[in-house]
Amino acid sequence: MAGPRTLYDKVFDDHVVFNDGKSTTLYIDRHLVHEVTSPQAFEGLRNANRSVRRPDCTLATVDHNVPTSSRKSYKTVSTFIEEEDSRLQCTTLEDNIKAFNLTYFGLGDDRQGIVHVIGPEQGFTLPGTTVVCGDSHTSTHGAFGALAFGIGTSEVEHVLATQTIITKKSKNMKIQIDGPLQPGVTSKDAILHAIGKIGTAGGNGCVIEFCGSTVRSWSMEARMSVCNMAIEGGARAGMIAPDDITFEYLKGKPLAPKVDSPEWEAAVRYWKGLKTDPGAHFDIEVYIDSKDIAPTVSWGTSPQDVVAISGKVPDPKDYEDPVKRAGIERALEYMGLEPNTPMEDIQIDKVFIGSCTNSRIEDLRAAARIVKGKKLAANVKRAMVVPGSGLIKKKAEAEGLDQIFSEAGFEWREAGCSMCLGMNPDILSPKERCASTSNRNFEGRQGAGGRTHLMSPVMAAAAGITGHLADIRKLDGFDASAAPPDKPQVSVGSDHEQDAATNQDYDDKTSDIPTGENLHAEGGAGGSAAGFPPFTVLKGVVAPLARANVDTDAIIPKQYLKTIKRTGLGVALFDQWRYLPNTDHVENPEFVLNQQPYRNSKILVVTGPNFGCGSSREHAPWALLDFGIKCIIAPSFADIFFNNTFKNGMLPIPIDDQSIIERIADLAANNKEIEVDLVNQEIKTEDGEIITKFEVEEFRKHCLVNGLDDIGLTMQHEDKIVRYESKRSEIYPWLEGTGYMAKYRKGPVKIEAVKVPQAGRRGGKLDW
Ligand SMILES: CC(C)[C@H](C(=O)O)[C@@H](O)C(=O)O
Ligand code: SF4
Repeated sequence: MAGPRTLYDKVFDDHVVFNDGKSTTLYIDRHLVHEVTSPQAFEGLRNANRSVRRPDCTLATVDHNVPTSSRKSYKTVSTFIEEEDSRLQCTTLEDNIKAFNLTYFGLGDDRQGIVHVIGPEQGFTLPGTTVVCGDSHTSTHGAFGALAFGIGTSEVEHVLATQTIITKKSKNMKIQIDGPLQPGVTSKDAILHAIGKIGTAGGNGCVIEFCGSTVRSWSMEARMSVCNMAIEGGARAGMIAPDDITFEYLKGKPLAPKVDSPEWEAAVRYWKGLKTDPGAHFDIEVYIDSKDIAPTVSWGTSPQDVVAISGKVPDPKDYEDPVKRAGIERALEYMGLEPNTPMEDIQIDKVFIGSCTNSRIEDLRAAARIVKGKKLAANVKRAMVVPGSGLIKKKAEAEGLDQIFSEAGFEWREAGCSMCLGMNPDILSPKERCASTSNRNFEGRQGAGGRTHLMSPVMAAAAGITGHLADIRKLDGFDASAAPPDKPQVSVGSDHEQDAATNQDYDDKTSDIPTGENLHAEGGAGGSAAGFPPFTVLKGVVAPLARANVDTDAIIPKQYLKTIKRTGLGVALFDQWRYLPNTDHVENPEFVLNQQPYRNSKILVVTGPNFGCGSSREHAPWALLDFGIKCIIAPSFADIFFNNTFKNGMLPIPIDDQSIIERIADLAANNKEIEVDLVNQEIKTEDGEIITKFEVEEFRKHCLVNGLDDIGLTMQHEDKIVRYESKRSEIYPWLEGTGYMAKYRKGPVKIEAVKVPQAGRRGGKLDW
């Protein structure tokens, strides 16, 4: 490609397997897998008799469902996990790991943890790679200059089968932050501030590059917190150009090339070129002066609802736009807050320090410095510290951080997602208010009726010891001259020595990749091309939904994600809105889908923007589809949700002309039918009058109209994938020899001996 390119352009270009003019097939270097979004993907592989193309580029763990209680008595997930559905997801993952011969860190392994923590920790995530996972916070890995994004379960299946993804180039967006951060301000505050500025749809359709002197000064941990939340700003991915701080971090990581080896030298040479060329074009540019960033907290139910800790709860009266005003009123009601209350006056009940945003060693050190020698406030019922991985836990214990937290009254837990979304037993009770270092404050996110305030680890620690949202800068003993929390507090070198030592028991040998021929028992072109019923014309009554920023937690809350099937989720659709609180599915007659004729609607029109934001859960389109909705018309959609609908034979239609949306909503309110004609790309009234034409990507239309499964289509191009892989081996050899799958060198794949160390024999092998 001629002309100056952005970092994103460069990584994208280097992974193009082929472009047929309609879409781009991109090679995926690294695939992380967890128990929630993978069962249906493995089931799909099985049904089509497909194998995993690159087990050596795939790394799996359990994180969302796992209890964070002591693992002293841990033997197997079947005996350890009490909750039946959670247990089934974890055992299903383990069965799939065995069957498809993948690398897995289970609960008896110190390397287990949140996928987005363990990938970087192991050096599985490397600069310039493409990284995917069935999880929206895959954006975290962009901190290394990787192109990393969340995908739905159908795409997980596609990557498992083909090691590629069909995609379209996103727009380039840049958020530049310059200058030194003020004392007490961390990278978490910077990203909350940035999302407050751009909104949760601000990055839709974009990959954000974070740059500027502030960003360059950050440690890798601080960078990861920022890229992690790029998805909360609507972007598919966040990226930061790799530099010496990145290379230092990677030294000694088990899966990174060995330092000083020719591979390391070649890799660093390549990595150094991964920066935006001067003059490269950005579609959107945002500038932030670090002086404007204060310790920041959220007040509402969307990550854009943020304010400086010195500020007040907003007053809906100050907003003219009726939709905005209603949104604020609704959020305040849910959060139990009065307008104009000073943020510092808000009392809390619980503290959660953890999640893939802020559970790394540096976060724990920073929080520990605040609580050291202090006690949890009397009104705080519970405070949990949940390290992001077993290795972080160990490291923190070696530094005595666990003692500091325990003495202050915080619980020191085992690694996992925990109360970030409460798929395990760690949840808020209704109306409980939590100071949380996580990334989402959606309604019901941490437990039905629970109230979340997002903030940095030091702010959460301060809230714990004061009992209310507190300004870290006013805390007794706060030392404004101390190194800011986002600077490494110990020498980088000593961290690496520790990493290497901690990992020495584990097998980190390199492996040769299997050749293309060995990989596909069923052959390249043999894949099924029959996916779902063709979508051509859809006619019926439209259901109107007058909401903005409908997140996928609202479309289907976490308690329904514990299924290993795609079907039967219709009952869960819009659970919190559709059913009366504290009842067993007693319908709320006010909710549109409980009213006639809308309960039979196949089409939904949403009048507010950004439908489907948040999590990558494909359960959201599955629930809509199971309810009967095949087409959604809205001003705009979040990227991952948009993709996921197509993969299920559904049609999302973005229409940015609000008057057209209102016209369709009016027809809906009057129980009129409309006709969505995909073939001619038209929406018509029941009398055949064209309301509007609409755009749809040609490739997606082709798949929908013909009911095609794109895995089968991609497999027809296997020769191109094999060609890409051999070029990759030559140019980026460090991407091959980094798997745990040394067994590949010894011959064909055998279904046995996945490295799952048993409890009490950490580092040992478990023969299944
Ligand atoms: C379960 C998973 C699909 C989800 C995500 O995609 O983000 C979860 O990690 C979350 O944070 O809501
Ligand atoms: S956001 Fe929360 S639930 Fe999702 S991966 Fe991160 S820690 Fe887990």
